[in-house]
Amino acid sequence: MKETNNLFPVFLKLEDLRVLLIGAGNVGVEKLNAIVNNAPATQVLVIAKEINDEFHELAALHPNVHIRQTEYNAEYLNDCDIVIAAVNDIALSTTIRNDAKVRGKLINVADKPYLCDFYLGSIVTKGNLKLAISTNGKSPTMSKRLREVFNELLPDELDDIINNLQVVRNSLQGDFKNKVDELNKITQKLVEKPLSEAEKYEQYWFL
Ligand SMILES: C[C@@]1(CC(=O)O)c2cc3[nH]c(cc4nc(cc5[nH]c(cc(n2)[C@H]1CCC(=O)O)[C@@](C)(CC(=O)O)[C@@H]5CCC(=O)O)C(CC(=O)O)=C4CCC(=O)O)c(CCC(=O)O)c3CC(=O)O
Ligand SMILES: NC(=O)C1=CN([C@@H]2O[C@H](COP(=O)(O)OP(=O)(O)OC[C@H]3O[C@@H](n4cnc5c(N)ncnc54)[C@H](O)[C@@H]3O)[C@@H](O)[C@H]2O)C=CC1
Repeated sequence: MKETNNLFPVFLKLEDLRVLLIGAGNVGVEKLNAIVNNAPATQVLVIAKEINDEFHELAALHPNVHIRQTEYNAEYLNDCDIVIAAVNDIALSTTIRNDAKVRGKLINVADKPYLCDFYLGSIVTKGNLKLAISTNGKSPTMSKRLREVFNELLPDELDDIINNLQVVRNSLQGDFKNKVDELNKITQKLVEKPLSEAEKYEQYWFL
């Protein structure tokens, strides 16, 4: 039987939450990059015994990222909403996971899917548009490749279309059903065949 992906996708307002990142090595850099590329104003507290140079450089660009060079202690979990562990010690990762669960915090543990409450995805961004890709943990490399494919495929102008559609959306009168009908009508071309991709988007450049 075909497997299904039962992960539930959400888009978090991370900038309104507090993240605790434990570990500031290579994987720590990747996780911090994922945070600041998507939600640069997020409050991040970093706990690590050692901080690598790349991590220092990235953190220095983001005043909301605070580093404490110290040993992990469960107390740090009390003042955060979400936890990301990126330490090079499986026993410590398991301890952090358990400490987080006792406190009701959601946690991602780098390299240990079975200790994670959530996974990070590969992200395609075109202004307001954001696609998140998951392979159910099967192949992060495939996620990365698909990100590259969609990044090429989707035109940058999509953001202009979305902004124009918002103007139309805000100007529409009538009840909910009329609005939905009208918005469906003016976006119909996007799903019509056999228009080429270019033709589909062309319809919306100047909406
Ligand atoms: C389950 C998950 C949990 C999580 O980390 O959140 C997870 C787990 C693991 N990753 C591993 C390895 C690699 N991870 C990457 C890259 C990314 N990994 C990301 C997410 C996820 N990785 C979650 C599932 C996502 C999904 O469902 O697809 C991305 C999408 C997002 C991000 O991390 O920000 C980011 C791409 C960002 C981008 O470029 O778009 C590469 C490729 C590279 O770096 O080039 C490699 C090496 C090649 C390979 O193994 O494929 C290993 C084995 C470690 C080992 O072998 O020692 C494990 C552990 C395991 O599988 O057991
Ligand atoms: N480097 C990579 O690209 C990959 C790494 N991994 C795995 O991911 C994990 C992390 O890897 P890296 O980031 O490369 O390791 P790293 O050695 O570069 O960084 C580990 C970080 O954890 C911190 N740390 C360890 N014990 C601590 C403690 N008690 N209190 C506070 N901080 C503590 C260290 O100070 C350091 O900042 C490892 O398990 C590794 O095997 C998996 C795939 C790829």
